[in-house]
Amino acid sequence: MNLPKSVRLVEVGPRDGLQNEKQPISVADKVRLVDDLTAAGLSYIEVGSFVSPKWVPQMAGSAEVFAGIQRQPGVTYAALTPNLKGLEAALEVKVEEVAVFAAASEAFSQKNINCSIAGSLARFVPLMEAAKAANVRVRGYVSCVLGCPYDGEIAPEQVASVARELYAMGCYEVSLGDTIGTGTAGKTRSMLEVVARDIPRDRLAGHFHDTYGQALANIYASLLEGINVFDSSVAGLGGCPYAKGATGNVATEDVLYLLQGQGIETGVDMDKLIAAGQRICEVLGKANGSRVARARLSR
Ligand SMILES: CC(C)(COP(=O)([O-])OP(=O)([O-])OC[C@H]1O[C@@H](n2cnc3c(N)ncnc32)[C@H](O)[C@@H]1OP(=O)([O-])[O-])[C@@H](O)C(=O)NCCC(=O)NCCSC(=O)C[C@@](C)(O)CC(=O)[O-]
Repeated sequence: MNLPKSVRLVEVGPRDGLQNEKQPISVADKVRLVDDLTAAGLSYIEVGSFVSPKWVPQMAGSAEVFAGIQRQPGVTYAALTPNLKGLEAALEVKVEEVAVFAAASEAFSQKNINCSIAGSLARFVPLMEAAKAANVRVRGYVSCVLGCPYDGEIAPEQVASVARELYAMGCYEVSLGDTIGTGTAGKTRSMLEVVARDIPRDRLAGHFHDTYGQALANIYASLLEGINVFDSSVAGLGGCPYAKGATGNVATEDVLYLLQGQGIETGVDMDKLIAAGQRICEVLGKANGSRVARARLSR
């Protein structure tokens, strides 16, 4: 399989990256992060989520963040919505695209959204209808595609079954999440081969956490499988509140370095991206989780 000429990066730092932070982060700092990412050339930014503030308190101000950002033409500003209530809140602030999230593991589904896999899919049906009526595209996530913190190994067929349901109900793209970062390149390829029996490869995306240091290898393996959309988080921010010990998503800067090394276009400016990541790390008082950013900043 030839490598693609271009890749779309889905920047999830403002949502997946910040959702787990315990310290308060001001709306102004979140807005600045999104605007910095826009200026760096990201064409898709997940800005926040409309979920229960009791479950994920850090995302409670997402409406204010949407109201504060400078939206630029050609950039999609998206939000996570677990149910109709979330979608309605997202529509109020004119979110252009939303994402629903299911899991390939029953235990993770219960911990994350308090219902079974089947229950979550049923909950998405009215959301999908309302989103269609509002002309809002819906992306789908499947968590725990290469392992679950509670159920352990996950069969690729189980991932395929949930992904197929999301695609069939109208998700234009399904992002496959290695939530706890235990996947390896071989397992990634095997899982993708099974999922791609039902869903065209150009409708699949990879969402890798770097907990075991395998994310870039898994992305390269996915490129070889014909995947050309990847989720990543600036400065490697993040972790999932319902996956203990999970570190951040793979850092956008590191993915960009990998892609640039293969001559693959993304439209993203490395220097501006590094500046955006370093700025939010300083706000958070955290070390930068991108190896590329650390190397460049120490020169
Ligand atoms: C799904 C629920 C709401 C079910 O939670 P529940 O408690 O079963 O829901 P409920 O319908 O019984 O409602 C309980 C309360 O939440 C409120 N509520 C209900 N819905 C909403 C909403 N949309 N927005 C705001 N409030 C809401 C509702 O109004 C009520 O308020 P109360 O009467 O108690 O005051 C809850 O479990 C939840 O919000 N979970 C979110 C979990 C989450 O955000 N996890 C992180 C994102 S997923 C992820 O990170 C993985 C991913 C995508 O990155 C990929 C990967 O790496 O694997």
